[in-house]
Amino acid sequence: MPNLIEIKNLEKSFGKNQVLKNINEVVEKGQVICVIGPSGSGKSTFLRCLNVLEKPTKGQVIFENQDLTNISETALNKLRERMGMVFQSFNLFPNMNVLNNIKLAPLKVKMISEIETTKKAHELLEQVGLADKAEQFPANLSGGQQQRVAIARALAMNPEVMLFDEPTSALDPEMVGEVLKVMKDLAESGMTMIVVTHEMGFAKEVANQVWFMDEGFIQEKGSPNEFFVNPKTKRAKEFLSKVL
Ligand SMILES: Nc1ncnc2c1ncn2[C@@H]1O[C@H](COP(=O)(O)OP(=O)(O)OP(=O)(O)O)[C@@H](O)[C@H]1O
Repeated sequence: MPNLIEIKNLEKSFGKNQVLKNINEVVEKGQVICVIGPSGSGKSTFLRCLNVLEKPTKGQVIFENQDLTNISETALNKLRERMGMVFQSFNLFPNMNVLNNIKLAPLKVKMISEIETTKKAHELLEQVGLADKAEQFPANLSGGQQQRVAIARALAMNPEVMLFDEPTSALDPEMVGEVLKVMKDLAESGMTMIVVTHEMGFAKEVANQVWFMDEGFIQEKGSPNEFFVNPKTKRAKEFLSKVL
């Protein structure tokens, strides 16, 4: 499979706190990568460096043959449209109904006509199981439903890759499953996904690679079978003994 993202010598510091330390990795098209690891190990910072929401202190992120750390703001924004992102908090616009939340970004960049945008938004709502909620406002939806709208909104830009930053961490337990189901379906449809998660069940079942991050490095990576059944490093073993 072709490389979609190349991460070269990536480092990130906040003041004296070096959070990411010389990360070199490749994301191939169609991969579903779950990034797991202890709290504070740098997982979210790593994900945010991939679309340069956090500017790396050093190194390169190559996406579509361009180094995102070294291009104009306009070029970066254009490429960011190709990287959908879903956060822990859903960040929907409260004063817009669900349909308009989904249509907003594609209409802004004039990607396709209003009619086509509306059609696509309805299709996406169908895909995330919310076909009947188009006219609702976010406040009338549950957290799980809002997060599914946020996923549909990210998909509306036809991204090449989807980045998920702990998408179920802010949800009540009974709503986690419905969001993970939508993500699983998306993975099965062939979408390239990088998912920072504490949901080990999801990582086991859906990921084709698990990246174990600890102290700012990807310390270990492998298929879920390799990693969960036979972790190699002491730190991974310790981590798994606490979370499984
Ligand atoms: N904007 C920031 N300014 C300063 N320090 C930050 C900032 N963002 C993250 N950090 C620090 O970077 C380190 C890694 O944080 P990060 O959120 O990436 O970890 P994480 O592995 O995602 O943790 P968790 O699983 O708890 O979400 C922490 O020490 C955190 O305090």
